[in-house]
Amino acid sequence: MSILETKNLGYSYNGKSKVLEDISISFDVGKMYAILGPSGCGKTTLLSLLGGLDVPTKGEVVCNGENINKLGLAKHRHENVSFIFQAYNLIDYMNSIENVKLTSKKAPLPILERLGLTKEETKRNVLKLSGGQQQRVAIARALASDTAILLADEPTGNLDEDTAEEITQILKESAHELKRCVIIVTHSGALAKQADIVIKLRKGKAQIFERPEEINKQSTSQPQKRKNNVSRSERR
Ligand SMILES: Nc1ncnc2c1ncn2[C@@H]1O[C@H](COP(=O)(O)OP(=O)(O)OP(=O)(O)O)[C@@H](O)[C@H]1O
Repeated sequence: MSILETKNLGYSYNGKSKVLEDISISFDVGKMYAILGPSGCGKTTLLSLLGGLDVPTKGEVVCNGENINKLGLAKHRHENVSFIFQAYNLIDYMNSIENVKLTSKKAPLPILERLGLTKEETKRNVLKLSGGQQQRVAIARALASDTAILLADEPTGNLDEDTAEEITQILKESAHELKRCVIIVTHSGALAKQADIVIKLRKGKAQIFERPEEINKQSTSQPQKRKNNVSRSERR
């Protein structure tokens, strides 16, 4: 069973023109998804609906077989989902270690150091870190949490090429080795190339591109039959 699904999902802000129309996608654990599309096409909107930050105007979001509205959006956010926001959303009177401790009982220092922060930087108030360093703290906070779903909005947007590549590999590991469902909104072609599944949004619709060669390497089980109502399996 997919951990997360959208069923005929639609959304419009203030009842005006539709941002999303009839989107049905299944998301599995153990896979990294990249959501691509032109600016303003609804990528962040889709991520917000998946994370229970907003309610669809049509259709539903289902997590572990249950409509997240019925489950309770706050419960869904608390139990199932970690976010890496575009604006980081760090607690600005705390240092990095304290920010990571908010979501996890795991020791924060190894995770922060793995993401390239020095011991001294982890003790500094987050507002005294550079934009890229703050972004890495936000990523560490999400990685340290135990939720099965990780939603990330442009997680490599503020990083140099090498750091972006490193973060991409850490997110991929989180999907493949820790068996999380990692869903990333990105404009980065390099990140998208590393994803197992690419979802392209355009004019409110989604197109799915699978990478069967990557998926087969990770799993010896039979490939799952997709239930999406969108065009499928186009090797890039
Ligand atoms: N609160 C809001 N009220 C009204 N319209 C909104 C609101 N938030 C977003 N929109 C509009 O909805 C559309 C989709 O926005 P969204 O942020 O989901 O796009 P996006 O694909 O993530 O864009 P980008 O790549 O530029 O970040 C845009 O046209 C945007 O202007």
